[in-house]
Amino acid sequence: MSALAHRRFLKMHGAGNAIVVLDLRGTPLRVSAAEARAIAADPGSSFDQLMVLHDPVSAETDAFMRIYNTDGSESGACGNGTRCVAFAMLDDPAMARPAEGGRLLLETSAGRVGVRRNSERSFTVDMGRPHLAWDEIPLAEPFPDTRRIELQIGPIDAPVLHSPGVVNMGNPHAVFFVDADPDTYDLGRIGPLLENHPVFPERANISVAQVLGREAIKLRVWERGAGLTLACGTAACATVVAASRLRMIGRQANVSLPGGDLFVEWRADDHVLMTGPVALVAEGTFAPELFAGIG
Ligand SMILES: N[C@@H](CCC[C@H](N)C(=O)O)C(=O)O
Repeated sequence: MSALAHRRFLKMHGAGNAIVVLDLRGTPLRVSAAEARAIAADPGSSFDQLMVLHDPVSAETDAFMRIYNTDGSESGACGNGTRCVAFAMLDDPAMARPAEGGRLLLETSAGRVGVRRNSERSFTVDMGRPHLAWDEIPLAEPFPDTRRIELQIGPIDAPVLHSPGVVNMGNPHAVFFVDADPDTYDLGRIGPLLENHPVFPERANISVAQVLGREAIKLRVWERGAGLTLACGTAACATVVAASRLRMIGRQANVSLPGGDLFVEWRADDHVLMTGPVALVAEGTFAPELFAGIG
């Protein structure tokens, strides 16, 4: 039987991004890709991202997070999930509460992220610095200018989407800026083709963005390993960085996603700050049958 059987989890969302938080601090347990897929497949615990808390790796941090997509793959960053984790660590009565004053320092395979609470259900995450060099995205071949790379989909003389900006926010993003409403693009069909394009050796999150004004962007996202989601925090950050690099906006914007709004600021010190809401949906425990057949 899986050691995850009967473990308690929280079902949450951040601006509509479905998040499950699982606390494995104080245990040596680690979620396998097969276990993550099994948890995602059950309607009671389905998620876009599974955020798993582990004991801190670095002395001054509050916890280490592993982030799983629905296909069992792992990501170095998840903006919406990080806000949910902060809420859980600060407010959930069954979780150890390491922080005073509503601030946390969390760590992932991609680095550290700081979180501060603004109000009961609003948090700001310091997502760190964007990485912009072609080999940091990473891309499969050198592109000296990552503000727009040569990539298109659709007929060669009339591409549906072309020339995305690429940004790594702890995970790889390609942002296609369009004039039309992002809702008019068949992202469910185009997304997986671009996610798995050979130019992205680690795949990529694919965004379609419409700049509505100097501080307003409409965004839809096909997430690597998870598909269409109602919101993606790192995509919102990557979009503000990519739009700012192209002088389409200043250094901050409200990003409207199907599930809600996120406010993103690319500070002068190069850190990207993302502010948004969290919601607690339910709590549950994993039924042992969920993991049947997983060795
Ligand atoms: N929804 C997340 C991003 C999750 C990770 C992504 N699918 C990846 O594999 O990089 C967010 O809110 O940032």
